[in-house]
Amino acid sequence: MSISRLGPVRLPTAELHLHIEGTLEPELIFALALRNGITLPYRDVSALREKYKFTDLQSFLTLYYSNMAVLLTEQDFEDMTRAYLVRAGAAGVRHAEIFVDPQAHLIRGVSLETCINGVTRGLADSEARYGLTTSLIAAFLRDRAAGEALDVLEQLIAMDAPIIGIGLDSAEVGHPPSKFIAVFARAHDAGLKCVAHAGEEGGPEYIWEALDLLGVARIDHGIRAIEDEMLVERLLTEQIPLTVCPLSNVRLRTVDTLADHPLPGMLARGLNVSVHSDDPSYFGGYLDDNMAQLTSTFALDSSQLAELAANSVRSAFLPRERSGTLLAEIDNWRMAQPRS
Ligand SMILES: Nc1ncnc2[nH]cnc12
Ligand SMILES: [Zn+2]
Repeated sequence: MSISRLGPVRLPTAELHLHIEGTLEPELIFALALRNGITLPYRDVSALREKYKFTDLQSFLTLYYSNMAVLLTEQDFEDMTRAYLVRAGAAGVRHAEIFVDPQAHLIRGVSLETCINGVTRGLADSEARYGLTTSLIAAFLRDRAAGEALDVLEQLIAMDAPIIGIGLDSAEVGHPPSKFIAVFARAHDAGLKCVAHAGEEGGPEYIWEALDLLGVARIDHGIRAIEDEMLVERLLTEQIPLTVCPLSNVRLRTVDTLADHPLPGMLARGLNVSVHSDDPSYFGGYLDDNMAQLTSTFALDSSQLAELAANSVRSAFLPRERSGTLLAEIDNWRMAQPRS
């Protein structure tokens, strides 16, 4: 069943795991390349789309970083951000905590100001224009030196960048959270929220480290937690949020098919899981598409969908009043659904 058929109103949700650079649609990549006089190594949009067949995380990251070449000016970052917000509003997203990868731009010669100011301009009037509140999280590339991440963090703090927190992403295996202890300690000191990708391709030990050594409030992905019963008990007891991205996991081959995805089992065990889209332009769907495909694959009912949405809101870095409003919207949505 398509989620839109569950009722006239879209399920209100919080998007907590979304890389803004992963929302660059092929059409926008070509439009920005034209505007910036860049020749892409693809004949047209469909030739680029042909490349969206990934074998693992690294095969995706290579294309993801290479497509960022079209982002050169503040206007480019603003346009990318606004294009996402339009789509997110249509998907029922009512709040989004958005990752940006500053190092991926710095190493191409694009300044921190260009990247942060451009995205911030796009987010500025998001509630009035697109119906969702937003905040920004700077993610550090774990396959680069920790000293570089610390240096970029200091620059972000010095420029008073409008970020609420930091994250850790990029190639996971071989780059454990322990490499970034000093970076996260500095972020905690500066009053920033901390999250990290862990247990996407890396094993449960990466999740333990992210919790114990980095003090993160949420784990991004975390699906490999189910391989370690002691870890599952910890996640259950502390209700640590896991921001799960089912379509991403299928496209990056961390699960074979959506039907094999552990999410329904994790939800049934009482883990604090919620559903997100990661890099929607690369993985075949935005948040509503993830929910719709889960619904049809697992015959999720409206209570389960509402629980996933409520988990997303409770796991967001939101003031109590705003999360209360969104939880009430989810409850209204649930009550408006036909009984299954
Ligand atoms: N799924 C993912 N895992 C790690 N780093 C990423 N950067 C963008 N998407 C990512
Ligand atoms: Zn991610």
